[in-house]
Amino acid sequence: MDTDAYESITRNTAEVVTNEEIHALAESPENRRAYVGYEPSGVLHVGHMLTANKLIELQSIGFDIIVLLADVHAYLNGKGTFAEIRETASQMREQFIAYGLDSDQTEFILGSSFQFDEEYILDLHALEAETSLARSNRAMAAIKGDETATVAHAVYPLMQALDIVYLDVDLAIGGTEQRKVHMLARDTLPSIDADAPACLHTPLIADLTTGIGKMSSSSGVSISIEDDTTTLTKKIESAYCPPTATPDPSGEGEPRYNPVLQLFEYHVFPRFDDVVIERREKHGGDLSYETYDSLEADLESGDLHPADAKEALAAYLDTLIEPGRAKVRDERK
Ligand SMILES: N[C@@H](Cc1ccc(O)cc1)C(=O)O
Repeated sequence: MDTDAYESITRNTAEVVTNEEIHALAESPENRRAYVGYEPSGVLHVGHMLTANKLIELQSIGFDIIVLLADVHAYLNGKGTFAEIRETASQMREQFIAYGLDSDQTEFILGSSFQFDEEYILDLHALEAETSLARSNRAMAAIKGDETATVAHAVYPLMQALDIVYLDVDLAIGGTEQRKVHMLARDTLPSIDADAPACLHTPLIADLTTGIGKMSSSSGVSISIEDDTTTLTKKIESAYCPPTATPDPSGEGEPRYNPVLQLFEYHVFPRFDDVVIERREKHGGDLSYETYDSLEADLESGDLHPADAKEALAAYLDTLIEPGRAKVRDERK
């Protein structure tokens, strides 16, 4: 077995389904197809970047990568008029490439380019007939936000399941909030004689200022590819960063995580071999880390001060988003 490939696939994941299926993919990763679907939102934010890091990693071990720009899904989820969404979708391709996806090895597909085909619609109706509203609603709960569930929300996860078949995907990737849709896909696709995909879920990053709940552009401070250096630095400076990675029970049942450490673990270390924290000589001079664990250990022991960690984090994130930021700037000219 190729343990390196298995390591690459599973690193920084919250969950894989199933482990046996991932082992099988790791045996021969060449030309396997992995995908993530995104509701186009105009500019990439930290949530897009987290799954994109995984796509970049899988690309480097031979996977074919498909990025679905899910315009119809965004429409069903109330994100604007269809015309607006489609316009936004086309801007995101350039940002993903600037972020690090290989333009020759990534297929960008607009959902509407195949989701109106007769065959797709008929399969969709077959899935609708197989699925209870309750199950569909449960699958959507973590995706749709607080809105009242509509019929469109009930159709959404079934289309997401069907995309996996029509894009001929071996591995479906998404944040943890996608897991119930993927489980629905695994249970329901056999009813139309389609194979269920293996799944991989990336962890959620905690809210930047409180460490509670998830970082989200709609309900708190998020990091986006548009942030200029000053904005980004200010956001990171005001982040919650206790000297520990261990979740602290907040008292209301929701644990508090350290989002600064999470950003190092899931965004910085996967993209840089060495992470250097610059410090003045009188503060002990530069620190250099090859692994996330060693950085975490230094923060916990007090050898690394949260303020120094934050300053370095802001600089690394700035480097990661700069190429995409330049694209956004060009588009607006
Ligand atoms: N559900 C995804 C978007 C998506 C849509 C269709 C898919 O096939 C895959 C993913 C999100 O929450 O953003």
